[in-house]
Amino acid sequence: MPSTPAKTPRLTGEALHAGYESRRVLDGVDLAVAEGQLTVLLGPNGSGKSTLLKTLARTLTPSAGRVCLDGQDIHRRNTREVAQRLGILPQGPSAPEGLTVRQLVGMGRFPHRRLWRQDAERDARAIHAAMAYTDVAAFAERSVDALSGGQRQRCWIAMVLAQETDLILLDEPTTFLDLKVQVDLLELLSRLAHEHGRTLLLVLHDLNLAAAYADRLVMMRDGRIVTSGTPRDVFTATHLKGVFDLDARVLEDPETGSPICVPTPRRGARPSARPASPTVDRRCIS
Ligand SMILES: Nc1ncnc2c1ncn2[C@@H]1O[C@H](COP(=O)(O)OP(=O)(O)OP(=O)(O)O)[C@@H](O)[C@H]1O
Repeated sequence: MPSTPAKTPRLTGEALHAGYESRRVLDGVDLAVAEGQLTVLLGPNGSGKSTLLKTLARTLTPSAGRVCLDGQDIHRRNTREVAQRLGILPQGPSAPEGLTVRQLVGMGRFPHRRLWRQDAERDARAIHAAMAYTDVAAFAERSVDALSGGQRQRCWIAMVLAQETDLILLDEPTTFLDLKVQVDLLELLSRLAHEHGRTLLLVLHDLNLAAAYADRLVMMRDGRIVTSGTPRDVFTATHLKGVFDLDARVLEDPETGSPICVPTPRRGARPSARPASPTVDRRCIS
């Protein structure tokens, strides 16, 4: 993958209100996406995570407030220029029938192409690197619609990586992936942030994976940000109850120190014959 970007991007949302026709979703969101870090947006279904991502990526225009990229209103900036800085993978993307993996990944190069100037060599290098990084090169010539859900998801991520943007926004990128592949993907995204200086903002539903890999967590509910900060700051039983209405204990991973959420089953939902507790040194931290 290419080295650290020369200039670190700065993406902020200021007092954002946004929604769909008569439906108001975002209700005064302020967010500065931490540069060169991996931030994960968490919240219950329908809390406005995708709406926030789309608004930050200027797919959706806010009804009030503004999104700034490097201090300038993103809606006043040239579309191609924004696409060279910011890549977004929406939820459940779909590819035209028969499109091969290589062609899909190549679509990530569109913002860098011009009618009168094309750098075929740089495009080929970026496509090759993105496919190698996401481990999809083996099926480069296969049709995207003939792949498994997990393989397809990796191809979409390769497309975003081929765009070579400093800012990467991914909406539920781990959907369809088995646990091992989810972990591999989060390690890859974490390396992009920490070794290559990219700024990543992801929506995830797995609380424990989010707490293990994120530098920062942002929790949303009802179109507002309830809390944000490091996983240890944000991942508390009080926030899990307040944001997700989830009864859970928060323990500490004895090796990494990351917080772990353990839902508390309600009476009657517990298995009747419980196995003996494993002798793991887990300390309750909240
Ligand atoms: N295109 C749309 N038109 C109208 N309403 C929409 C549209 N997209 C989303 N909504 C509504 O906006 C609200 C927020 O949706 P959004 O997709 O942002 O939530 P989310 O937190 O990403 O949810 P999930 O975790 O289920 O993906 C929901 O009530 C949803 O029904």
